Formats: sequence, C-alpha cells, structure tokens
Amino acid sequence: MTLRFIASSKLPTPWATFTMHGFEETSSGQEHVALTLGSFADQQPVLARIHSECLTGDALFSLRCDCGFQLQEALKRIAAEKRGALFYLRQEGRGIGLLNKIRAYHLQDQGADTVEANERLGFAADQRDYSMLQPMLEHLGIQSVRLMTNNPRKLKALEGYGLTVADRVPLTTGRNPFNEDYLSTKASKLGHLMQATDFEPFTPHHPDARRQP
Ligand SMILES: Nc1nc2c(ncn2[C@@H]2O[C@H](COP(=O)(O)OP(=O)(O)OP(=O)(O)O)[C@@H](O)[C@H]2O)c(=O)[nH]1
Ligand SMILES: [Zn+2]
Repeated sequence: MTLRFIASSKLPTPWATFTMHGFEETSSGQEHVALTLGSFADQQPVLARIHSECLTGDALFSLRCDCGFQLQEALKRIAAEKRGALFYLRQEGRGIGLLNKIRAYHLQDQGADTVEANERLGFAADQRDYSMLQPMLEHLGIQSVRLMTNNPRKLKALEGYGLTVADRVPLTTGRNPFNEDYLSTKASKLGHLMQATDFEPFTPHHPDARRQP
C-alpha cells in the first residue's frame, strides 16, 4: 500500500506529550495516525500498540468491548518507558465500518456473538488489513517491536512485512460484566491469546453492572 506522510505535531495527553504523525492512504484517502515517544535511533525493539479504531470504546466509553481500556493502558505503558509507538488505524469494527458495527451490535443484542453477527451481515469475522503499517513503520525508522496485543493475526501480519516481533506483551485490561461474552468469543473463535483469569477484576460504575451475566 502507498501512504503519504502529511504532518507531525505535539499531542499532550494525561500521561505524556507524544508526537503525532498523520498519514493518508493515496488510493482511498483513508487517514491514520501514529503517536510516538522517545527516539528509535538505537534500533532496539520498540514497545508498540497497533490499535484498531473503535469509536464506541475509544471515545464514547462503551463497556461492550475492551478497546478504550487497552488504548489508555498502552499509552500509559509507553509513557512509563518514555519510549514507544501507538498506531491508531482507521479500520473501525474490524474493518466493516461504524454503521455496520452498529448493525452487528443490534444482532448481538438479540443473542448472536460477535463472529456470528458479522457473518449474518455478509462479512468475514475480521476484515482488517494491516498493510498501511509497513510504510508507517518505515517512515518512523522502526524495524523491531515488542507488540502489546493478544491477537496472533497482528503478529503474523507484521512478520509478513519483514518486521521483527521481538516479544508479545499481553494487554488484558477492562474485562467487565458487559464484555465477558465478547472476550470469551475472541478467545474461542478469533484465536486471541488470553483467558478470563489473565484479567484484573473490574466493576464499572454502572447501575446494572452487578446484574449482568
Ligand atoms: N464487527 C465488530 N467489530 C467490533 C466489535 N467489537 C469491537 N469491534 C472492533 O474490533 C476492533 C478491535 O479488535 P479486537 O478484536 O477487540 O482486538 P484486537 O485489536 O484484534 O486485538 P488486541 O490487540 O489484543 O486488542 C475495533 O476496530 C473495534 O471497533 C463487534 O462486536 N463487531
Ligand atoms: Zn471496541
């Protein structure tokens, strides 16, 4: 995939001031962002997160998934190391888009799991394409990563582009009464490398939290 670097700026967050790099896919105009901290000149493996857009979890505080929790945790860990990179990829809903994700949530409200819902809508369980990462990593001078993920597909994708995944760092945060089934389905049907016992218990401030299955 060809991607154009557009501009960089500072991005202060509660944990650190990152540098934000904006990119545009030349064929589709799709926009992606990377947040970086520190220097990568020494070529040592970079603590990295590949985060797929989830408007509901990342911006609207949804408890249906673990995305918002993972996003915060990844930025906190990068800040603690004073070095790292977060790639915020605009592949909402595992690549089906926001409105189709809402359609999929509607089916899940009626009992389908996250994979069945995608399939009933005529989509694959996971439609994501990670090829924009190759030019983004090259632009930033990153060749080797310690990747914060539970998703083996991300490891395979990076290795397929000739990058080194020096380590996988589990990211098990945000399990709550509303996303238990979703996380179980990710482990059983999508191959995510995690178990319920890996997660810290967490009860959100929600009046129905204790009544959820
Ligand atoms: N189609 C669909 N997409 C979802 C659903 N829940 C979350 N997503 C999207 O899934 C993506 C996040 O994927 P996850 O499978 O949670 O996690 P991951 O990024 O593959 O793996 P980790 O690196 O371990 O977090 C985001 O793009 C979300 O918008 C859902 O029920 N249906
Ligand atoms: Zn999400």
